[in-house]
Amino acid sequence: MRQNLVAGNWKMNLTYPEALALVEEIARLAGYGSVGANGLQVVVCPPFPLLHGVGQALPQGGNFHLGAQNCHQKESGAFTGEVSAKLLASVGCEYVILGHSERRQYFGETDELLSQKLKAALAAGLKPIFCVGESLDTREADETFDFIGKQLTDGLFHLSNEEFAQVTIAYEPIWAIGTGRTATSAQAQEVHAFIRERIARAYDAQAALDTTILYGGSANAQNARELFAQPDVDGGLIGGASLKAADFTAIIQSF
Ligand SMILES: O=C[C@H](O)COP(=O)(O)O
Repeated sequence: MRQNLVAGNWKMNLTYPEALALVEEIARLAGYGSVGANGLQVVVCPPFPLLHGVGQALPQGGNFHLGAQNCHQKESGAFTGEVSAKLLASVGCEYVILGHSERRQYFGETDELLSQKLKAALAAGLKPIFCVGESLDTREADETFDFIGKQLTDGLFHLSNEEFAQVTIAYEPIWAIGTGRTATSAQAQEVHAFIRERIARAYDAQAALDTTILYGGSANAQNARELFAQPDVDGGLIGGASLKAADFTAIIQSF
């Protein structure tokens, strides 16, 4: 179901004590009882070792949810150092980020592999947040739509209607991630509308309307309100600004 959603991707940051202090401060600043008043869902995605503890520390029974940043494609087995979707679900995760550009770039994750990870996540009852986004070279070559269309087709559109209904999409232009160079609200809206149109083609118009599509890439307390006001932008996948309670809370309160 389409919903307003802000997810914080902590990446490989914060120790356990720092994480607990951050969650406590976000809950205090956000006045979390009112966070759900406009239907906003908030997801925090810590590194693996912090998941269980952060999940316990999150405000319970409300609109705060726990997410992971990755999972393995197999359910269990001899895969030293890896973490399965089933394990994530067992410590309280509801969401998992898949296909982040850092995973694609530094860990060689392909659309083929991501297809398998999506299936594994869905089988474990997790809701995937599937990332797409172009490099600066691709944008400057005027190939953004072809590139993202291919990521959607190869990575995502193999899912059944029922499976796809569990997926949130995050548009993250690589040139905007961690660079301080945010996509303009018009650039974000243009790509989000394109993604929605491709969903309508692959599934149907209702599926396109029902899909939550987030923007990610140097979103912050200053630009979130304008980005989230775009008709096809349903929220954000926030990196750097999710590590500071005041900034993340201001982003949450931008709706
Ligand atoms: O997953 C989050 C994105 O990579 C955005 O990161 P950023 O907000 O630090 O640019």
